[in-house]
Amino acid sequence: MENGAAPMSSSLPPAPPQKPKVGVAVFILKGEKVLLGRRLSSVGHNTFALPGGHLEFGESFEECAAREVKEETGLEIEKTEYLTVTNNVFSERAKPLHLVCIFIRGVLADTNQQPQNLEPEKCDGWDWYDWNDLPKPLFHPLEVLVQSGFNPFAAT
Ligand SMILES: Nc1nc2c([nH]c(=O)n2[C@H]2C[C@H](O)[C@@H](COP(=O)(O)OP(=O)(O)OP(=O)(O)O)O2)c(=O)[nH]1
Ligand SMILES: [Mg+2]
Repeated sequence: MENGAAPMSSSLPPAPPQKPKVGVAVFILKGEKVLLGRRLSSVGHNTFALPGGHLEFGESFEECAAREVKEETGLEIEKTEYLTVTNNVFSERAKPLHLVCIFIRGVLADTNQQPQNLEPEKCDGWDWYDWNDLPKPLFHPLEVLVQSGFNPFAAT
């Protein structure tokens, strides 16, 4: 062949190379509790995770955190702060996935607000869980972070 490339076995165009995705996950701190919901999405199905989603073009981490929390739970948060970042490669999946997750914390703008399940196709429902008694199983990236001893209440 002219360019030395192996002949294609089908006439389909080659799949574009996969790229890492940037996620933002939010610890909403209320007393000694955090808000978690059981995921219904294919990634981490049935595991407990923080509210969050993917960073949109041009957005700050804090803006993304407030937007995703509002879209998924209806809650207004404030005092959003960057906490840490994790790098997660899910190589076992049929379609491998690489997620960079930015963890943010925030508090309720009005402590009387109650979470609503505004994306029921993605989450089974939201509830507050004591930091010392988290539900199982946690979403893998969150589990790894918790197992490392990370504490969103103590982080400075
Ligand atoms: N929501 C959430 N996402 C997390 C956590 N840990 C973690 O690595 N992520 C990653 C996985 C995803 O790549 C990304 C956002 O996750 P998501 O699956 O909730 O995304 P989404 O459908 O709500 O968002 P979008 O695509 O509509 O923007 O962040 C977590 O505890 N909660
Ligand atoms: Mg989400």
